[in-house]
Amino acid sequence: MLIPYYFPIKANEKARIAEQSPRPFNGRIKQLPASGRCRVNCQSKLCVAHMPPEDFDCVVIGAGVQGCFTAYHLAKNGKRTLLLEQFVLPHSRGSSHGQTRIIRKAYEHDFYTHMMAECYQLWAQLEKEAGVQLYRRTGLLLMGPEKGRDFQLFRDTMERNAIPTVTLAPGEFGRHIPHVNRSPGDGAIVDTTAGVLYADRALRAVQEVFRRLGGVIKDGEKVTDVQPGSPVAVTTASGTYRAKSLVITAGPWANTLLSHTELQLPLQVVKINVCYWREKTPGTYAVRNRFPCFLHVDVAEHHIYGLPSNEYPGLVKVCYHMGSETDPDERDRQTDRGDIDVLSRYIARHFPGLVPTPAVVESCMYTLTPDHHFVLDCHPSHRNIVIGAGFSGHGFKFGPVVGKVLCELALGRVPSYDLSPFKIQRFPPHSKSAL
Ligand SMILES: Cc1cc2nc3c(=O)[nH]c(=O)nc-3n(C[C@H](O)[C@H](O)[C@H](O)COP(=O)(O)OP(=O)(O)OC[C@H]3O[C@@H](n4cnc5c(N)ncnc54)[C@H](O)[C@@H]3O)c2cc1C
Ligand SMILES: O=C(O)[C@@H]1CCCC=N1
Repeated sequence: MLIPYYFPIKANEKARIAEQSPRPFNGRIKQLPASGRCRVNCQSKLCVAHMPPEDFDCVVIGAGVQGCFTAYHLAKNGKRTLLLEQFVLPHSRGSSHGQTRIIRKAYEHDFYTHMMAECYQLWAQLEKEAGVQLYRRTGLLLMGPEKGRDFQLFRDTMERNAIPTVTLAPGEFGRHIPHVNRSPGDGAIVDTTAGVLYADRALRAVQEVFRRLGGVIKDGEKVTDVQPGSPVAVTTASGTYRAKSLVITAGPWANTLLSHTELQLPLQVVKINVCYWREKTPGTYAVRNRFPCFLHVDVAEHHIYGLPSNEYPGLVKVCYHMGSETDPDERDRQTDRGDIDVLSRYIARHFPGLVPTPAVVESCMYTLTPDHHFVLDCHPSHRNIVIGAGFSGHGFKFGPVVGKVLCELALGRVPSYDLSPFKIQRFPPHSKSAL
């Protein structure tokens, strides 16, 4: 159910959460003498169970794309940074896994398009630092009713920001984009800067560079408690870590973590069926044949988008930009396939070169805010806790800049971008009747 407000947690709820959260080192830490030697049962300096807490400038919770880039920027700023991840890396249980994502400047709002200029630079920088290709230019074909609101918003943003585009008139569409049936009345514009990001490879790259910069990644360590304060303390089954600041980039688990800080955001987690469709003739929609990524707006209740066949030879990824609500820990129990039915009908109508039954279905999750804009802000009550959440199914491409601004917030610096669209205060304040 969508929570329409952010609100402090009631006292009894807090007590319940506290009960569920093991705090293995609380109390014991205080018994440590200045020498750091353990007095509980042994005198060893290496006693792991009773080790003193480690101190960091910043702890980042969650090694998805946003947490990894935040940690990377903190390390670049010379900060002692710990990145904690609940699963053993790499994993496929959150939102950042998979082979590919779309990168584009085409957006409905200027503030996203503005951020993209630096994103492209920072992606290129990471490619150099890690010595791997992360971006492949393909262009993005935007399609949708020419007179429709969404199509016009995209078109106008691209025009205002002088994004390099090619407009395809109905008469020339088929010559440039063969094997796609255009709907009558649809406009078609190509954002020629757009392309594919190699997502899993990008996560590996940013983690590797972070480590090279002296950053510490502890995976397989789930944070079970956060104690706000200065320093802020976070607890996992292996210990308690203290830091000057904390960044929470926990994707679909954002509210679970925030419950330790008396804050809940209006986030809805949905499971996405990531569908791949077989080409009847291999290569028809291939990246090597210059088939672009595409985004079709106002063609169904939610957008439909796709990427050329590339990562799985002969298979084209086409997805519905919405899914069914899920608990992130129970993702595989969500078996709704209504989105796949929408996609099958869409494929049959618009992509005659694809078999309209998915050949591969993988799983991923979106964490949606009510307006589908991100949350990039400090915690309203604890300013040294920074939150990056609600990336609403379009956050990957922004990873390098999101990481930069979350790092700036964590260091108490003025952020490089106007973050007003991303503030927590934009959500209606809590009302008693909603609790
Ligand atoms: C199918 C699909 C297609 C998409 N396509 C695009 C696209 O084309 N272009 C684009 O720009 N974006 C796209 N996105 C969106 C993008 O992938 C997400 O916005 C982005 O990955 C979100 O990253 P994140 O770091 O916030 O979350 P996540 O990747 O989920 O990372 C959060 C991490 O926190 C960890 N964590 C949670 N709780 C704890 C805890 N208690 N202790 C320790 N660790 C914890 C989780 O295990 C996880 O690894 C797509 C998303 C999906 C699902
Ligand atoms: O962010 C993206 O580009 C993709 C495609 C459009 C919908 C969401 N994700």
